[in-house]
Amino acid sequence: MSGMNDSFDAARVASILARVAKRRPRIHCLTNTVAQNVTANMLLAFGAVPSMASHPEEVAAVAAGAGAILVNLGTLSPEGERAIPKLLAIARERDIPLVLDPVFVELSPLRLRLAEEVLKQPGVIVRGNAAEMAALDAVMQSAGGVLRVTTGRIDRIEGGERVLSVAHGHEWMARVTGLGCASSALVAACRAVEPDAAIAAAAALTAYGIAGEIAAERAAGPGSFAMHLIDALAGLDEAALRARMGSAA
Ligand SMILES: Nc1ncnc2c1ncn2[C@@H]1O[C@H](COP(=O)(O)OP(=O)(O)OP(=O)(O)O)[C@@H](O)[C@H]1O
Ligand SMILES: Cc1ncsc1CCO
Ligand SMILES: [Mg+2]
Repeated sequence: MSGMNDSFDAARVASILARVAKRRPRIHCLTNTVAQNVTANMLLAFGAVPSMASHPEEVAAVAAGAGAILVNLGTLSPEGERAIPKLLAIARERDIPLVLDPVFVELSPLRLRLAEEVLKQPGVIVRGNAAEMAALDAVMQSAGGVLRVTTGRIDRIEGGERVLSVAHGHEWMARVTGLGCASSALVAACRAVEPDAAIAAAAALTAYGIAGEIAAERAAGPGSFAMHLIDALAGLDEAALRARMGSAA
């Protein structure tokens, strides 16, 4: 982590993880069919509770008590499209934090239109890869107040004047499908217990990245890496965070 002017260290990450473990926030995920399973498992390993309803007639009721809502635009069905405004309405009504994952928004005018719709809400966190974030750049600029979380070898978290970076993880994280989508859900889980959105995102990606480093040491390739990533995330403690973040953080 660099570029921080307030303290962001292993103790801070551990305190956010402890809040997730204690409060077990439910994270409502409208997400793609490819990533549903790994997203739900990663949330459980993290100590959060996934709910995945997508039917437009029930999605608001299910999401109403959630600690955060994730809207992921991958493999969207017409039903999923109809669920989005219901989720935005309940998020507004109940003041539930919103995270947008603009999967492949650069390929689809429909996804761009839906991303614009989501970005009309105040205080949205957007988590995407570099291509997705570049495609949404103008929309995010004009929306204002957006926290941008761009993942890759080094994750970049930008909100207002503040820029944070997280240099943890392993290249196998980009070799298993859905691990980016799952990272968005972990950002949502941390945001559910931490009002500072930038710190929440940095904590989630630091924990995930360090779990990735630990998993890579145990795995033989991308397949077993995915399994070890769930185990490493579930077993992450402050000592492991401290050992890998260093004291300067
Ligand atoms: N080369 C890398 N080295 C370290 N960590 C990486 C690397 N590439 C990706 N990651 C990590 O993997 C996670 C997923 O990020 P990525 O940018 O690959 O998402 P994505 O492209 O949206 O993935 P997907 O759409 O397949 O779910 C992030 O936590 C990121 O830090
Ligand atoms: C591969 C793929 N296609 C649509 S969603 C998804 C999962 C990773 O984003
Ligand atoms: Mg993605």
